[in-house]
Order: sequence, then structure tokens, then C-alpha cells
Amino acid sequence: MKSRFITFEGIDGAGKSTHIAALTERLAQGGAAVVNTREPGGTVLAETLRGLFLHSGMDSLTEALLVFAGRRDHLQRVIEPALAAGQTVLCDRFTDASFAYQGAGRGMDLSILETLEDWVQEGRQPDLTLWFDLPALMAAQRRAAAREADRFEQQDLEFFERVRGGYAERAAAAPQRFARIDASLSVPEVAAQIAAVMEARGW
Ligand SMILES: Nc1ncnc2c1ncn2[C@@H]1O[C@H](COP(=O)(O)OP(=O)(O)OP(=O)(O)O)[C@@H](O)[C@H]1O
Ligand SMILES: Cc1cn([C@H]2C[C@H](O)[C@@H](COP(=O)(O)O)O2)c(=O)[nH]c1=O
Repeated sequence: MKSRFITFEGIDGAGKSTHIAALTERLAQGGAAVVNTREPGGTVLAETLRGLFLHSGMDSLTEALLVFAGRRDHLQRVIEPALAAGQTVLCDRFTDASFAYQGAGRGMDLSILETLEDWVQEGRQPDLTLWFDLPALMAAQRRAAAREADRFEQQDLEFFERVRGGYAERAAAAPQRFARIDASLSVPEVAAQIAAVMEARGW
């Protein structure tokens, strides 16, 4: 079976988690061995870093160093072995989030993030990135109805519109890899968009 590395991106509350389970089931029915994972996190070490990342105050460079340290461990222990075994890896957020949140959101120098990306990933990139795009206000309304906010989710709408712009820049720079999903639509309509993207690739 051919390996696939699929990442899910978007501002907080865009609907990624809602659709990961459904896609997992669809791929498994087609015979794929699916590994579900997430960032920050995905290994014991990276989940420990996630706790610090989400709940301790720090500057954007410290955020980036923590998240890329966790990513290195995650790649070595989970993602690369799964891909080598021909499995399909579904990852809730990956490096595009660092460019969107630490870069566009926090204003961090993108060249530092590019260097970290090169060092940590050694050329590994997702085969497909599903970018759940919707206005920051709509995402905030969905989050407010669903749960208590963490350190990132407490940011204002301007922050999330910058993050959204960061994703748009990453998508424009890698149009073959990115598929923009209109996440403002209903759950069935979003699911239909994802199915169309997968079918277009013969997946
Ligand atoms: N298309 C949709 N229309 C309306 N509500 C939705 C839609 N998709 C998801 N939701 C609801 O919005 C909330 C946030 O969705 P979800 O947790 O899937 O987002 P997320 O992108 O995974 O967020 P985060 O990255 O912050 O964990 C949930 O309550 C979910 O039920
Ligand atoms: C990978 C990554 C994530 N973030 C931010 C984005 C979210 O606000 C949180 C993760 O929370 P979730 O409930 O798991 O979506 O972390 C970031 O700022 N930089 C990153 O590289």
C-alpha cells in the first residue's frame, strides 16, 4: 500500500477534528492502515511539550523552538516509521501552523521558521494539506459554543485573521499540496468537499 501523509490545518474552531474521524473511517474502509496523530504532540515527549506550549507564557521564538523540537521527535518516532510501513498518516496540524501562528500571527521572522523546517524535516512535506478556511468571527462563535479557551484561543479576532492570512500565503506558495476547504459551510457540505479532493487524487 502506498504511504500518504495528510495534514489538517486552519484556525482554532475551523472544524478539523470533526472531519478527521470521518476521513479515517472512509480510508480504512478502502483498505488503508491509518495512523491518527496531532501537533503539538504525537509522542510522549511532544505531548509533554504541548502542555507547556498551550499553558505557559513565552515569546514566539520559544514557542517555535518547542514546537519544532516536538515535531522532530514526532517525525522520528511516529510519522516516518508509519510512512515507511506504507501507512496513511492523518495529522491534525503540522508545520504550516508554525508559519501561520508564530509567523503571521505573532510576527516572527519567517526565515528562522524556514531554517527550522529544513533542519527538522530534512525535506519531508505532507502529500496533501486540507486547509479549513473560514472567517475568524465564525470560528470564534463555534469555539465559544463548544469549550473553554486555551492560551491561543484567547487571542482576538485580528490575531486569527492574521493567522488565516498566513495559511493563505502558505497555500499560494504550495498549490499542488494544499486544498482549500470552505469551512464556513455545513458539516455535510464540508465532508463533500473533502470527499471530492480525495476522489480527484484517486484516494
Ligand atoms: N461545518 C460546521 N458547521 C457548524 N459547526 C461546526 C462545523 N464544523 C465543526 N463545527 C463545530 O465547531 C466546533 C469546533 O469544531 P472542531 O473542534 O472540529 O474544530 P477544530 O478545527 O478541530 O478546532 P481546534 O483546532 O481548535 O481543536 C465544534 O463544536 C464542532 O461541532
Ligand atoms: C502545530 C502548532 C500549533 N499551534 C497552535 C494552534 C492551536 O491554537 C494550538 C493547538 O491546539 P489544538 O486544539 O490541538 O488545535 O497550538 C501553533 O501555534 N504552532 C504550531 O506549530
